[in-house]
Amino acid sequence: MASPDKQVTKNRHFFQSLSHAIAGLHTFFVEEGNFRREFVLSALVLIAAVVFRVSWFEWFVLILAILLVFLSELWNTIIENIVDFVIGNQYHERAKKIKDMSAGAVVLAGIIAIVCGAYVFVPHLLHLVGMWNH
Ligand SMILES: Nc1ncnc2c1ncn2[C@@H]1O[C@H](COP(=O)(O)OP(=O)(O)OP(=O)(O)O)[C@@H](O)[C@H]1O
Repeated sequence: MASPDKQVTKNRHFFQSLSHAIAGLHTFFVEEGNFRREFVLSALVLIAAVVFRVSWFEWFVLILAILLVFLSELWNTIIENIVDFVIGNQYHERAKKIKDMSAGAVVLAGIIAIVCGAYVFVPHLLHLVGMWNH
């Protein structure tokens, strides 16, 4: 019989599922340097949102943009792990295509987040510049 920490059967209840999901997010945070950098950058963006007293709608836009980047980074990491698990250290053109496309999805999410950040912060910055000029 498998020991409790080497479970291969289905989760028995919601809190068991949740604890495994949280363990997965913890592994993602600890092992994925890109995610930690994005996390710090997101914290800075949220501090800027507090400083500029952005509206509820602007908070909504920023939080969705940040979650989109986190989610795409998580999927990218999952895909990289699956590829590495299946083919190990061998070089394979298909593995390269899969990993490069997956990384491309993170770049697209990042561009969306930059557009959202500009939508929120550019008017506030212009307002600030306008105040200085008077
Ligand atoms: N098995 C492989 N076969 C062919 N190319 C590979 C293979 N593994 C990695 N690569 C190439 O190396 C790149 C980096 O792969 P790696 O798995 O190290 O991702 P990473 O450095 O964690 O990337 P990211 O910055 O997107 O998280 C891939 O985008 C791909 O071009």
